[in-house]
Amino acid sequence: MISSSLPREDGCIVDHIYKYQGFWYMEGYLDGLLAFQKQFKANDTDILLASTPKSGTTWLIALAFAIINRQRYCFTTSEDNQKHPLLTKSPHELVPVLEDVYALVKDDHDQCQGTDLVTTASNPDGKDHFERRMFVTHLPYTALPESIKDVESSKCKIIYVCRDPKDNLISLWHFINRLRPNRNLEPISLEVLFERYCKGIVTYGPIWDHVLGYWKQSLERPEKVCFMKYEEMKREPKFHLRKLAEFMGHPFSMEEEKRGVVDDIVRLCSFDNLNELNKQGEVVRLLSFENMNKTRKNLLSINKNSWFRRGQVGDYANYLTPEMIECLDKITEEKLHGSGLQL
Ligand SMILES: Nc1ncnc2c1ncn2[C@@H]1O[C@H](COP(=O)(O)OS(=O)(=O)O)[C@@H](OP(=O)(O)O)[C@H]1O
Repeated sequence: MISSSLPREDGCIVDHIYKYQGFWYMEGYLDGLLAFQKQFKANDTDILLASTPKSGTTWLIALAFAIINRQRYCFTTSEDNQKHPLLTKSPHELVPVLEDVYALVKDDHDQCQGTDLVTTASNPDGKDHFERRMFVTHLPYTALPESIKDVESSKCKIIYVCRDPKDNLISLWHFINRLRPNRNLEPISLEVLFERYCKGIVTYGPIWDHVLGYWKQSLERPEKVCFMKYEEMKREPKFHLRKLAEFMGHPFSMEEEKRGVVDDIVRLCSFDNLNELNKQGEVVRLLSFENMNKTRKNLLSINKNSWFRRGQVGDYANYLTPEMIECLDKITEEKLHGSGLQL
């Protein structure tokens, strides 16, 4: 385990998080990260959906899944079409998180195991579920394997979504407090999380560095990295759906436009619809291992409805004091200064 030599802080929903190469990670994912960096072989057709937690990941997964699989599934339940997986499954059950997958690799030299796990994870029910391999990650750009980043060897595409840090913090705070009771922990106060967030000490933080990593790549290689903002997606969902489809190489045809496919996908993936569809059920996630040979897992059950709360822009105003708002805006301004990016 590499964690023993790294800076360590309280993890909010895990015992500890560790700072590695500038970012904070949950323990269970650290060894997985090394295996992932060494072993992952990207295919040219792969799509990687990237974000910091609580920035619109769930929405992005649903939209991207609906785009690439739209010939295969219809959007409403009808007898002559296969039922759309989003009508019965959480978006998080349809697209694997790469850190989750690689955390299960027992030995970071065991190439076969990593490859097998990725193949299984991208085809969950063994029925050739996906049109293309698609993965989710919260890893910062710098931590991605060369096989994904290298333009010469891989044409795989990355779609990144980010969000106003103020709403991101509030969303994170609610999410953490929904999960803490599952681990017999008291709720964490907004004041405490605010302090940590500003210092960058949250899982995958500092979020500004995370966002900037992908932003710079999207400027340098727009054909490889598509940079999206939650707020802009909320404002113009159809425009951004078309942009996504175009970027992924699956643009909507005139005929599809006429048939209202764009509207159908926006509706299927809307907050209200997914929120209604995901009222019940759980998804189990790995938190860490209890022993060195990774046979005893420390798991966390996440209610599917934990990924849906309000889905609005500006909800932070209901929670943050004017001083907190000013402080966060100042950090954001300083961090992003000169980058051309505004959040
Ligand atoms: N379909 C759709 N449309 C718009 N907004 C949505 C959607 N699905 C989830 N959400 C809102 O996104 C927030 C959760 O962020 P993530 O999906 O990134 O969470 S996670 O990282 O996957 O755990 C969380 O935001 P808040 O409501 O502000 O907490 C969710 O409500």
